[in-house]
Amino acid sequence: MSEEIIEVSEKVAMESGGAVPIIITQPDHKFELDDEALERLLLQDDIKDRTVVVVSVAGAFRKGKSFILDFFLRYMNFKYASEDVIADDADFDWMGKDDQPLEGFSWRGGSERDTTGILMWSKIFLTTLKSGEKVAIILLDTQGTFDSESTVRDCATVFALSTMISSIQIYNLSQNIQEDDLQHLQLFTEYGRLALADSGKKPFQKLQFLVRDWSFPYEAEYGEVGGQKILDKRLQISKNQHPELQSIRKHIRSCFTDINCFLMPHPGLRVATNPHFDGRLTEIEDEFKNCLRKLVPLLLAPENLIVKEINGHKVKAKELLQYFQSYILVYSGDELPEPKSMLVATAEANNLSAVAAAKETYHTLMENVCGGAKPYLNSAHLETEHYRIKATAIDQFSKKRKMGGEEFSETYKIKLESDMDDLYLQFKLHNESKNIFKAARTPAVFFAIAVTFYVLSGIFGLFGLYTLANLCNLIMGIALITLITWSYVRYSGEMIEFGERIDTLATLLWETIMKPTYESVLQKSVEHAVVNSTVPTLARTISLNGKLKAS
Ligand SMILES: Nc1nc2c(ncn2[C@@H]2O[C@H](COP(=O)(O)OP(=O)(O)OP(=O)(O)O)[C@@H](O)[C@H]2O)c(=O)[nH]1
Ligand SMILES: [Mg+2]
Repeated sequence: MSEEIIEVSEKVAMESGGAVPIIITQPDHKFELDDEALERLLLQDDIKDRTVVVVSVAGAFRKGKSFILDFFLRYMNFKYASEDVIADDADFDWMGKDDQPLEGFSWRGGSERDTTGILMWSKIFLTTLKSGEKVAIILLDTQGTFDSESTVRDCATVFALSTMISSIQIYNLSQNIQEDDLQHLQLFTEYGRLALADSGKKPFQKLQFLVRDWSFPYEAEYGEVGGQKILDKRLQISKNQHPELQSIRKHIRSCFTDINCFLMPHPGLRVATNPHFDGRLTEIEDEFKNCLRKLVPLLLAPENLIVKEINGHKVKAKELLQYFQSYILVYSGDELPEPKSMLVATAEANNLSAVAAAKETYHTLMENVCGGAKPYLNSAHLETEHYRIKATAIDQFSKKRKMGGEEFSETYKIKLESDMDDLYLQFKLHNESKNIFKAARTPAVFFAIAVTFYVLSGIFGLFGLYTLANLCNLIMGIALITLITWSYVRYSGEMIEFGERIDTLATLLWETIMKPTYESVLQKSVEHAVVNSTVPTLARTISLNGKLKAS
């Protein structure tokens, strides 16, 4: 399609309304923001300077999110057709004609996911609140969580983004509020909170639990009051509760300024199971429609609208664009930790704790062999001990029960081995430092230089070569000053870098000049001694042989 055609069709969609993908899921599980589409929507002249009310619906896939949003749209089109607010008594008509198919955000029956990414309704509704504040109302539909094509990270990103952007987040659930629903909410909101700068305030505004197909009206009646009853029970924190359960509830309460719940009845079997159902009101149970008439104004009537605030600052449409851009940047970078499935996260924790325990064993056993108070150990002996103790630690790691299986723990085993090798290097260095001969190398080198050049200066002086004698004296002086400086650094603990340089220089002098000289002198004297001791013996052997032959 040419760009011109796209623009014309988008213009038409903007007037009558259409779903515009603003966050798009890529096949490689990355999310892309459609800046241009978002700019076209949010930077319209009569919208960009208005504060925004953002309503989003999120939750598991295939649970009627888009379907209910389309009823929200009917209400919006009716109530906010013009800026003048319609009187409340006329509200009863907003649901439309009985045989009118339900249109708007794409919805359908079946078991496969429908909505992907995040969609914004192109028609942004305008109204003026009682306070005189001019607002723009935005509706968002989101990709359902836990479909078989999305990773935990994908689900968390969509949920977190929609929670961060919206002022009213509707958490759409099926049948009940279960503990795993709360756990997922905790995970996703934490993922959202991580991406925000900590302001010390509650980061998000209204959370509306929406329980679909509630089947126990005899326990808690449909609607807001029953919802509140169930919500109070589910989010109750009591003294005897397990700390884990308490922490989930505290977390959720700490994230939202306002939390409500609404119980919806089942819409009838035709809605749930008929593949040809097109959303017409005649096929929906009356109970469901009655509840819809209560739910929708509860969220979207002018007096119930909540203006989006971030850090206590009311957000304008043009600013919302910037927030989208900066949030998507955070989620597409690698700053944030990766949310994992429960099994992977537990397996990781198991393996990490097994690595830590094995490392601790290695450390303790090595300390017993060559720790601080132990004397210097021969390098070869230390290495043997390292291999023995390393094998013990790896054996301990392998025997520990861990979730995730052999293959999963292999990477942790490799990490453990490399960590132990690093620790060994430290133990080795520490052991070396206990070798008093190596520790005394620097003073010995400079002392030897000073003595040698002292003797040389005496000899040159004896032969009247005063220039050379003075040069030798100078070198002796420098060696002595270096020796004194080194002693000062070692004693005072100051100028450590300078001390290290002197050590390096001493090692260099020892390795390149003194050691080779010493070794060659040693070799020559040994050769000399061998020759001296073998020549008389050889002569004696030859003469003895001669005598034997003669006889
Ligand atoms: N049982 C039941 N089914 C519903 C309800 N509301 C809508 N449905 C049906 O659920 C099916 C899915 O509706 P959608 O609105 O497409 O669901 P969704 O949550 O948007 O699904 P995804 O976009 O795939 O995440 C449709 O066949 C609807 O007729 C409800 O309250 N209860
Ligand atoms: Mg949908």
